[in-house]
Amino acid sequence: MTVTELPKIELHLHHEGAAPPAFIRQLAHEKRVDLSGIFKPDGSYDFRGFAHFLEVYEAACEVLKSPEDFRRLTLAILEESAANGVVYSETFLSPDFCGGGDLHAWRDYLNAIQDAADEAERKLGITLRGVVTCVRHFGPEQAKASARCAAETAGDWITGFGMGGNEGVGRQGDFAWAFDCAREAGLRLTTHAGEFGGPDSVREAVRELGVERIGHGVRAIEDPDLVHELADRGVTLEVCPGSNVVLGLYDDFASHPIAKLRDAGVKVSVSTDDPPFFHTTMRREYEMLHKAFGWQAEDFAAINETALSAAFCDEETRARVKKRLEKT
Ligand SMILES: O=c1[nH]cnc2c1ncn2[C@@H]1O[C@H](CO)[C@@H](O)[C@H]1O
Repeated sequence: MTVTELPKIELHLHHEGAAPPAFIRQLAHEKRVDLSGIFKPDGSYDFRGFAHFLEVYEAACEVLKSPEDFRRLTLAILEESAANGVVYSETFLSPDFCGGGDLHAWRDYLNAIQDAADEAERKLGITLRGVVTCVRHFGPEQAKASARCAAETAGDWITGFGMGGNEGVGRQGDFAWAFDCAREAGLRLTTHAGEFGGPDSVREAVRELGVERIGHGVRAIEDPDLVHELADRGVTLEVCPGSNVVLGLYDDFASHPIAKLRDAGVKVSVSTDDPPFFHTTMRREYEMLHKAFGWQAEDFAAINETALSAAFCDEETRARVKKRLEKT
């Protein structure tokens, strides 16, 4: 079996960022919204650099306006993930894009998303769990509204809380209220750090927000003491190499620090982030890592084990997914 065929666990996937461009174009057509500016002539998303990527992302979200849109989106995402061998996935869901932070609306969106997830689990054997995510550049007040939505719907499906968005805006600690609120509701925590922010952003995330996972975190490699701290604390990094290469953090897979982090004892997992934006899939990530570092099936099996241990699902679900990993 080639490494690309292995069953996979994905922990870092932005729900809207996983929307196939054809799906967004179709919604734009149905709703008579002109989104032609965000697509290249070949139909893919068109952006230059991180700030512009965030703008295009939010423009695409303009046509995702109802629970039904999110039901269809969820099915489209899970079909694609399942086709790539993913057996368990966590996606970042933002109340900001699902009702604007209103709890009543959020519940409607969530019901539709969960309906689609149940259907995909029955038909495709893929399990989805949701991590409610606030958007850093929308500011701490909006983040509080997201955290309240998360806390009200925390349970065996919404299992985590996190933060994405522009790391250049504010400090991690500015969002402490939202993270405390989520923690008190029993949610597990992750945040984006060490992607565009340097090692200090990772330190802040771990120490000030008390997260157990970090989205990206790869720039920790610039500080050996921090690498030790992450290994000692057992923090799991949700690493998205293909995304980092497209956004210009590293020239290519071979120069990406994932292998060095792993060799230093840091727990690493592999994800796609916003796959259609970054022209990637889980299969491609595995293939590129295999080519760059010679990783074999046993290396990917270990990575999937790490990812499953760090997954925010309950133990019954973890045991069920473990069987799917072992089947092959
Ligand atoms: O690669 C990324 N780095 C940082 N933030 C991101 C990335 N992809 C998406 N988002 C951010 O996450 C929010 C909700 O999921 C999106 O609004 C976007 O701002």
